[in-house]
Amino acid sequence: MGDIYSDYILSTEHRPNFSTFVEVDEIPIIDLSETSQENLISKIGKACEKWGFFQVINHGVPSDLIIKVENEAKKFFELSMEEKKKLKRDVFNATGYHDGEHTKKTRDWKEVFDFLVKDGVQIPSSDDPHDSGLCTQTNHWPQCLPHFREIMEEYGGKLEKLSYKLLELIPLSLSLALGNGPHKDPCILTVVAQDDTRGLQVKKNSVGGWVPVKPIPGALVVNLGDILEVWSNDKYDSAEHRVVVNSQKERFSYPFFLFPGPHIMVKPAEELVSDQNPAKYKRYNFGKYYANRTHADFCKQDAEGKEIHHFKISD
Ligand SMILES: O=C(O)CCC(=O)C(=O)O
Ligand SMILES: [Fe+2]
Repeated sequence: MGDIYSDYILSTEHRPNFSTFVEVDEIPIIDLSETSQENLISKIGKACEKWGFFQVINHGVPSDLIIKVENEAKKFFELSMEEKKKLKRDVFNATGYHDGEHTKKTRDWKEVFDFLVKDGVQIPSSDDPHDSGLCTQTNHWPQCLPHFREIMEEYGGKLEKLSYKLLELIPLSLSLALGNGPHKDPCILTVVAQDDTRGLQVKKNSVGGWVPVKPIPGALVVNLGDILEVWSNDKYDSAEHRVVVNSQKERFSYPFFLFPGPHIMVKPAEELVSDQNPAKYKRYNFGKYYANRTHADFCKQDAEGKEIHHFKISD
């Protein structure tokens, strides 16, 4: 391997320290085919409270579909840079190909292809509250891979269905009726299919460091995002996680992010707020927040995007 470009180099505080990896095998595995709804909800509630991360098995996403996704993804990332750059994301359209993503102002060592399950979503063009401009997010598909779009759309549809199922179960666990660098996800929840290359880790201070989320054949990884942290009024945590680069082997993963619509105001669920347990976050508009994050993510270097702790109400 040649020299590493300087923008990939993490500050010392964010560099993986291999002596702090914790080999505990505790990240819960939840069987979604469990017949007792009560047991299932209780297991999900415990996993959310303790970890903000769990893996699901018997989740209903066909394994042959995941294999097809892997094959198409490999073909896509092996395309020439010229071909991939035809689908390059820009500052107004966050879908498509990207190889310069930054987390915490440092360039991630990864290539990304993003698409939206609902094509053509309009989001605010900036985070300025007086700017009512909208920009439309349109998917771009590689023309030279004839099955890519169909397979990715099928995968997105299945993951959307699964994430809605999880979104029924997680609020029930809160007793609510349904009413790459270290980071937290800004969405509601994330569901990830990962290959067998280790690298994904979740931060767990109580056990002293970063815990590997070990690949389990057929399982999908679920992690709570910032919005569930706010909705649950801090009962659940949007767990910090990262992906460590493997020096021997490239790693593929297929995350699905469940986002609310851009008009949604995010705030703690009223049923969880009382005089004894006041709201821990101010309400924020998701579209404006997302516009700020996308801009910061794209332009980066100096700008640090908004994070939910900026909406925290101090005790
Ligand atoms: O690659 C993974 O397993 C997770 C990636 C991730 O954390 C993200 O894209 O937000
Ligand atoms: Fe993430």
